[in-house]
Amino acid sequence: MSQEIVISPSILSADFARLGEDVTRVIAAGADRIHFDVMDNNYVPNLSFGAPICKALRDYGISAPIDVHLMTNEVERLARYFKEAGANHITFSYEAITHTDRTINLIKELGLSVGIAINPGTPVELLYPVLEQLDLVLIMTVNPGFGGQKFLPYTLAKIEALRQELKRQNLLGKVEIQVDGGVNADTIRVLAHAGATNFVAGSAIFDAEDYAQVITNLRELAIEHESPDYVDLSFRGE
Ligand SMILES: O=C(CO)[C@@H](O)[C@H](O)COP(=O)(O)O
Ligand SMILES: [Fe+2]
Repeated sequence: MSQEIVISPSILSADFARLGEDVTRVIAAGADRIHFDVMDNNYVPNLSFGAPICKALRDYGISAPIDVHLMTNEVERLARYFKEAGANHITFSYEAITHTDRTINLIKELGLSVGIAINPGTPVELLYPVLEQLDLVLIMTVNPGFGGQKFLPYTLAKIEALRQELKRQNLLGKVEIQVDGGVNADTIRVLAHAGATNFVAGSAIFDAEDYAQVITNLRELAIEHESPDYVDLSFRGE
């Protein structure tokens, strides 16, 4: 295994009444990053939480990286709020914005790492011109808006295609492939094999009694089924 496997619990499925405690628990259980799902009841038909909750987690003492997944319009304004609230990373939804290049640059200028998410029905090829500018691509494996949905198998072909394109552009291992939606012990094998290395899981982790057991199991399965393309990235000469 040469590519880092990242497990990012989606706190959309956490206990909102005890958010600080629940996030502390999931970090102690081995989570790498916190996945922070922002929904505006406009771009997606659901409303979640915003930058003040991110700041509250920082004030509570959560120091783990916070990966903000914006399922919203008004990306540029929200990116500034999340920077001030202590976030580390912003992924915005490709379908929600018009000026892809400008939005990427604005987020980078804020000093945050940047990703683009695409919906299940959106072709991944649309992102090829900007891959070099990105830290992460999020292939949505469900339609965004809700936790607890079923993984859509047809998204696997896009993960495969993206892995091959990253290899072609000499970006494999530099741009993370994240997947989000219906990730669990049954689906993670094929997702890892296709090329994902960053796994968001909400209900699979927070609905379980033992967070550590689920996170360890997911990580081991991802490592075991990792795409052979990651096994030796030394071809980049780095
Ligand atoms: O972005 C989203 C949903 O739109 C996700 O991050 C979900 O919160 C994942 O939940 P599970 O499918 O893992 O329960
Ligand atoms: Fe998400």
